[in-house]
Amino acid sequence: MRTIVVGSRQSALALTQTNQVIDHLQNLCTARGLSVNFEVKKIVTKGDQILDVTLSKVGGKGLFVKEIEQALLDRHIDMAVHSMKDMPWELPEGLINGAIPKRVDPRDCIISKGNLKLNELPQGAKVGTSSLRRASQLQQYRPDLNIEPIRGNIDSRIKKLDTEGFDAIVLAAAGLYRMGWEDKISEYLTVEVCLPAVGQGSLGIECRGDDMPMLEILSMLNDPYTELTVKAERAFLRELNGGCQVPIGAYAVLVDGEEGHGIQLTGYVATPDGSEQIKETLTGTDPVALGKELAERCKVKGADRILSQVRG
Ligand SMILES: NCc1[nH]cc(CCC(=O)O)c1CC(=O)O
Repeated sequence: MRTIVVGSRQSALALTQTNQVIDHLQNLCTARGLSVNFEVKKIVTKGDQILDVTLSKVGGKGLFVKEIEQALLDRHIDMAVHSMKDMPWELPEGLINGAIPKRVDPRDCIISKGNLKLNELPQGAKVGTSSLRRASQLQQYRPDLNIEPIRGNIDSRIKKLDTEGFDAIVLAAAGLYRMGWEDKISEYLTVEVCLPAVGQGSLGIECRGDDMPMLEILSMLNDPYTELTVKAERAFLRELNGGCQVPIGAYAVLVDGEEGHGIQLTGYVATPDGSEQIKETLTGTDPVALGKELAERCKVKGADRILSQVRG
């Protein structure tokens, strides 16, 4: 019997989603008469060690994945579950994304004192988020809000709602769902109000590209719908080459139109202070071509200028 060693960050969310994927894989394997065993190995990443600094200031791609990827290459682990949001476009040579499981709710949500909705928050309410994407969109919707940075794992951010005097905090619904904390959510923000981050709500499962038995097992977990839509969103992000320093969002769905079915992709780019915002929607069939084309369209509308300003 093969023992599959699964690398995971130590945060409650990382361990929870890793264990959920393991349970799912274990069931799929059992159903097919495959006998495998899973073992979790905890790994500390750079991103975990700099919790108090605003991520957009630290920058750098793959802050939460590098050490895990090294462990894969060194054969200390066989697979790792990442939030798609944290996965860089390019994987190191020798590693591949073996599966993209079915996406859960991609929306952002707020947790507020008194369970108030965004519209019901008092004038000038203090709202916690360190995401430039969330901040610029919320500021657009409610210019009176006082948006303040907040960092940490989701559990510590929820604690800060009380200890640091926030009226509300903004989080991905997906993380709360995975933790079983949906009852804490005061309001789900529509994608029209707050376009989600690229890949939000979806996971990527990384493994070695030559580990055929692993790839075969992981393929059972792949969701083609999620793969297609997330691919389009990621192609958009890659074409804009934006890191955490620029507010960028994208969300794709499959649509059935008169001209047949296609992928409908919406992209968002803004200046860091939210003073200028670009949002475009495009439909296509090839996810990568669509993502690129939408990025081009946003560049023509001013995203180019925003990106070069931010890069100095
Ligand atoms: N930014 C960190 C992060 N990376 C993934 C999730 C959970 C949501 C997901 O899986 O997309 C979160 C927390 C959050 O944004 O609230």
